[in-house]
Amino acid sequence: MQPAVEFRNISKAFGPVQANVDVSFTIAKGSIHGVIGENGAGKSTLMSILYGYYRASGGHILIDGQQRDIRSSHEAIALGIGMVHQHFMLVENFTVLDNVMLGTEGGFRLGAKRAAVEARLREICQRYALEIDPLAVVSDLSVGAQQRVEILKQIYRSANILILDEPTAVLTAQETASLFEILRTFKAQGKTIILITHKLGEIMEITDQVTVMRGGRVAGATATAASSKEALAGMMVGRPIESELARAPFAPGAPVLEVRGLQLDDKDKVRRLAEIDLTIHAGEIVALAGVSGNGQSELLEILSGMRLPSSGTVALNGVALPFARRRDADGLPAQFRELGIGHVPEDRLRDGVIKDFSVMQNSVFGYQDKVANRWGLFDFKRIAQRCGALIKNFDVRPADPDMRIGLLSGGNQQKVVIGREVMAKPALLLVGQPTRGVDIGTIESIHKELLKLRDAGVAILLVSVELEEVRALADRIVVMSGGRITGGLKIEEFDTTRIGLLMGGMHKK
Ligand SMILES: Nc1ncnc2c1ncn2[C@@H]1O[C@H](COP(=O)(O)OP(=O)(O)OP(=O)(O)O)[C@@H](O)[C@H]1O
Repeated sequence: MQPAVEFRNISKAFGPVQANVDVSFTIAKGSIHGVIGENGAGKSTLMSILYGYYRASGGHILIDGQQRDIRSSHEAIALGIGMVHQHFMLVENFTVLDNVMLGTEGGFRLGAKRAAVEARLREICQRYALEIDPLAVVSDLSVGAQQRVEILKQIYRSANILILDEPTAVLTAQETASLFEILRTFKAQGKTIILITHKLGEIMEITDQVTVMRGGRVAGATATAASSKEALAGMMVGRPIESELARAPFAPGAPVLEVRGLQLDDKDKVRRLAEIDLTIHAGEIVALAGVSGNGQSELLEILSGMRLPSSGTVALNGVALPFARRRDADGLPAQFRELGIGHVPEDRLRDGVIKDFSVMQNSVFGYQDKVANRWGLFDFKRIAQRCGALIKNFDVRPADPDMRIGLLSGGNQQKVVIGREVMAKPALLLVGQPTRGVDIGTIESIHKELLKLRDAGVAILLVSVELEEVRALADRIVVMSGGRITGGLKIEEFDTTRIGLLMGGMHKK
């Protein structure tokens, strides 16, 4: 049978960076094909070429056996190629129906046409078990449902080849399971899926074939059934990965963070956080587990000074944080940083970096006064040294301090943010989803850095939806559901079923 996609000697350079070098492989029709590789290996670039965002500098692409010059995403769509991005491309205050019609239909408010499209959407939703109401407003939908809207859009546009770029990074385990069901149905119809993911468990579970990329090139390829997680990890990183990190014994010090009776009501008077009591000691990592959207983000926002609580107190090393009598949070994040609270935000693109600034500028973002000389001016030599050390310790690629950070691959941007916060030696470090979108080699080094900080006496609050990550790092697990803490357990008591029940809000009264 003709392959669905054939890459022949694709190369792509961005200035001096060779993002793709002579990439050749084929994707069988009716298969699920995994593409894996370290951060910056060139996966997204290759997919962007297939989807018509970028022009290759060399080589060509065959779709269904025919050489095609894909010059825009319109041309890709016309060839039956669909893409589900990491950041959804939906208009939030529109309905699902309007979102689907937008860009595909001329007058998308025409009554008769709308009814026909709606009927077709209902039919697709049923066939693929998408569980989406075409008339729902997108902003009311969960992240998982919004992703299914993106898939619905592609199916409606008759995509035969669906590209998914790290689709499960933002999903819960349950949402991932239903996404995989949808993908299996898609495949059963003879359609083709290209799946980019850092999660090797997912590769083993759902793909038929895997291509491994490293340094812009194809580093290996295998039938999934003939491989293993360990073998794939080795091919990806070029060295064995430690499956379990050694941890020093738990030796907590004095309380660093003391949260008492914290409440948060949003502007619509909806209670987002209720009666939060939490203590974290020096040298302790506490993981906040739970399905996202249950108050974890709000708690991190308050503790990092981005948002004011409605009531309650927070003390750092015995001193109350200056929330009282404030009308807004202006300037608070900077003040909290001064006091020794580091923060790796969950949404690094929104809150963690300034995309148009260089890696060097971003490496001191928020810590400008630490790199000033005695006249209060920037000490550029110090900034350069610090940035050089960050790039080296956290293996940021390419190792170019002057590159605009927005041009780094997602995982490499994350390394800069984590490196910046770790190197500031905080008393308390707040970390939201530290390894989202990060490759396994880098996960290992980020985990090592966090454990090193813990051993040096830093108190760490980790928010993570990855239970494996929680297990690898936490001394204690606190579960949140519906804005409340529903329970806590020591790491020795780690038990996914119990955590699952607590996540669902089940707890002993
Ligand atoms: N528009 C651009 N300008 C300059 N360099 C770029 C651009 N887009 C990507 N790059 C570089 O090309 C290389 C490949 O990046 P790409 O995003 O394809 O990697 P990736 O494998 O998808 O990584 P990740 O897993 O982190 O998403 C990286 O070194 C990146 O910095």
